[in-house]
Order: sequence, then C-alpha cells, then structure tokens
Amino acid sequence: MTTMIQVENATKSFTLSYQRSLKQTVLAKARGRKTHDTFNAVDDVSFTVSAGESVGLMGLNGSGKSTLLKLISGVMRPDSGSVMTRGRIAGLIATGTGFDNNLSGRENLYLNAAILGMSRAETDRKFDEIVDFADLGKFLDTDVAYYSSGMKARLGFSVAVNVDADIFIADEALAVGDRPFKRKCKKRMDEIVKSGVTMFYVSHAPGAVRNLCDRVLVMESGRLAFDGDVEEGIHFLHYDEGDDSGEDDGLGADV
Ligand SMILES: Nc1ncnc2c1ncn2[C@@H]1O[C@H](COP(=O)(O)OP(=O)(O)OP(=O)(O)O)[C@@H](O)[C@H]1O
Repeated sequence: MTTMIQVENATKSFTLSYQRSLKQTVLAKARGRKTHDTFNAVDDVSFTVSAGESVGLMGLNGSGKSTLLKLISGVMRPDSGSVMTRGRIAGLIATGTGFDNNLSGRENLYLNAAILGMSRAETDRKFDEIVDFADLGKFLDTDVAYYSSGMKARLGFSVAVNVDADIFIADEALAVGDRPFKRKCKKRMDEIVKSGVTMFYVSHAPGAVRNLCDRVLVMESGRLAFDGDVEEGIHFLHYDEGDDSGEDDGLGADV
C-alpha cells in the first residue's frame, strides 16, 4: 500500500510572551522574571496514512489539530522530526487567503486556482463546474470586496474541491456557509472519499467523522493519544455520551 502521509516524531513549538509591551518585558527581565514560555503544540507525533484512507483528526480545543494540519499541508515546518507527503494536496485550509479584494470573483477564481497549483488550461476546463458549485450568480464579475464572508468561503471551497488532488485536507471550522451550501459540501466530500483520494479531516462532529472516515486520530495536549477505529476514537474522547451522540450533519457543525 502506498504511503501518502508520513509523520515521524514531528514536534512544533510556539513561544508565549507574558508581557505585552517592551517596557513590561524590560522590567520583568530586570526583576529576574520569566518573560516567555515555550510549549509544544505538536509533540513528538508519528503516524502514516496510506493511499485511499480517510482519517478523522479529533481532539479538544487547543490540542494541536490545526497545527498538525499546517505541518501536513506545508504551511509550517516541524522544529524537529519530519513530515512527508506524496502528490498534490488540496483542501479546505485557510480557504480564500489568496483572495484579492480589488479583483472580481472570476479573477479571484483563477488566482486561487493558480495558488492551489492548477494551470490556466485546467482552470478553464473546470471553470463552469466551479462557478456552478459556488452559485454566485450575477456576482461573479463583482469585486470580492463586496462579497459577504459566506460568498468568499463558497468561492474558496468551490475551487478547492475541484482540484484533482492526491490528498484532500479539510478543517471543518473553515466550512462556513449556509445550510444548503454545507449540505452540498458534505456531498462533494463524500464523492472525494469514494473516488479514492486520501482524506485528512479535522472535526469535532462525531456524525461527520462516522460518515466520512475509516480511522480516527485523537490529539491531546499536542500528543497523539489515540490512533485506530472510528467508534473507539469517538468513545476515547467521550463524544459518544449525552448530547454529543446526536447525529449532527457534520461539515461545519458548531465548534
Ligand atoms: N502561531 C501560534 N503562536 C503561538 N501559539 C499558537 C500558534 N498557533 C497555535 N498556537 C497554540 O497552539 C496550541 C494548539 O493550537 P491548535 O490551533 O493547533 O489547536 P486545535 O486543536 O486546532 O484547536 P481548535 O479545536 O480550537 O481549533 C494552542 O494552545 C494555541 O494557542
């Protein structure tokens, strides 16, 4: 089985500063107090993902999921250890970050596609599909500056899901939009998984993870605390108890 993602002893640390101003920092140093602290947001994490696997990444707020996703997508590099991926990565990570407010939706579509590694010819071919999915109607030639945040997210997501990727990564927290659009996104992600693309999906929603994933990783204070069966992972997090067990519709559920 081909390995698509290989994370070996990856560690990423951040520095927290206790003082807000230079004056406070100088005073704290003069008094021999600590001015900052370093902690590991991702702490010695190792796992591999094979081609066609669909992995749900779960864990409480601040446990390191987004940081791990950034390491996998290449937005950040680990301080130690290694992260290797095979093929083209696309997905819902900081969608729309490449948008230019002074350009129209149409121009931003091409810009965003280029950032995701699509050639002009490939974007031309996918253009109608992307526009249909975003459903921006007459606003396609309006400057993005006048778009609502939901409209921007629709355009960003529509480009992302139409890239022919080998690995699709998605952070549900970024899936904003109204209910019909979320439903459409969920359907598209189902199709992506069924087509055999390797999926790496950050979610707090047990229902969505059950639907989409065949394996769960659980982060706990930067460490990989669980790696295995979906139901066991959800149980490990106690997300199958009380109100959490309700069948949420998944993508974009409240976090
Ligand atoms: N750029 C940064 N600088 C400093 N600290 C950071 C930075 N990014 C994340 N952190 C910290 O790292 C820890 C892990 O954050 P991360 O966003 O990876 O968590 P998460 O599991 O995705 O949380 P959530 O479920 O709330 O999205 C948190 O304590 C967060 O405050």
